[in-house]
Amino acid sequence: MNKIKIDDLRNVVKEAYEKVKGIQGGKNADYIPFLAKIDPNLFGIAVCLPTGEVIEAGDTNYVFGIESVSKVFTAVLVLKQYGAEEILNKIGADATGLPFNSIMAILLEKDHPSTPLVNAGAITADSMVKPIGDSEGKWSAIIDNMAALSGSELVLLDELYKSETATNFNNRSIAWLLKNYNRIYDDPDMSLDLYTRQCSMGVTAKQLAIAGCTMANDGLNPVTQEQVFDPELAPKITSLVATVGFYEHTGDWLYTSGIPAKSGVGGGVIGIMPGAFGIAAFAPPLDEAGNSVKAQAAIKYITQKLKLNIFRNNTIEIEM
Ligand SMILES: NC(=O)CC[C@H](N)C(=O)O
Repeated sequence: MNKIKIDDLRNVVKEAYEKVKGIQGGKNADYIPFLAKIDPNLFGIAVCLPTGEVIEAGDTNYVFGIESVSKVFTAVLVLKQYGAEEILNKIGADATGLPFNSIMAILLEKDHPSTPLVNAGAITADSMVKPIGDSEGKWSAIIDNMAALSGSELVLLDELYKSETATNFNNRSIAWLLKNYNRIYDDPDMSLDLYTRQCSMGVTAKQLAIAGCTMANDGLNPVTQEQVFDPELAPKITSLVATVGFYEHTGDWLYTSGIPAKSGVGGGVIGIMPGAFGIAAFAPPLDEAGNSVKAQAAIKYITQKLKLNIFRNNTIEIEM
């Protein structure tokens, strides 16, 4: 068993921040014009424990675009609304091994959209959100679920929403290709708009760490004490994240970091260490697969230094 002292964890978070903050490399996403303008030097790390304590370093209260990290949130929502089996049948739980916005992946797997954590599966997930046919009702369900997981409301970044809506031509093709394969369960344009809007929500690293901890903590939000989802769903969520969280780099990521995590092109990453903690890091410059360079380095530093690895221990105790 790998027992970790809380003080060691606090120190390693500080250390990770100091070591990683000077790392150069990567580039802000620019296919969404709004994201290209964000200060590339912003950087924060937050770790939330099942006790509700949040360990923070750097810009953990800066509000940035959640982007693809939102896919994990909506996956939780549809898992709650439909159950694990129906999500497997209607969307799937497979890695694509291809970029997040791949059209090829849809052509190759036309029997289902692979996973709710790539663009295609996320648009399908939004099409499934109940109440069907009611855009505003669906939107309320999506943002209420985000708030429940993170313990506080997220805000829509209107400029990001407009910027993404004006440039999301690839995603428009995905929505209609899914329709062609009968893999969209509501109006395609409405589903795409909900997807674009959820990606444009503003979130802080602190909120993401709390949401990660809710997922690591069998659905019990450590801050609000709300049971957000059935504990039976927790391993389903973590397995989806482990399988495809870093797209075509997911295997390398899991092999080197030992923690299931999901990235977004806004620069955020959420990590789930079941039973132990939720972690988030944020820094805008991305590698070529769209994953934050510094967020990856920071999370890896912490897991490697503390020898935390989902595949090594079945029990991780945090000593207080
Ligand atoms: N990987 C991401 O964060 C991509 C999200 C972005 N909204 C897109 O659809 O392209």
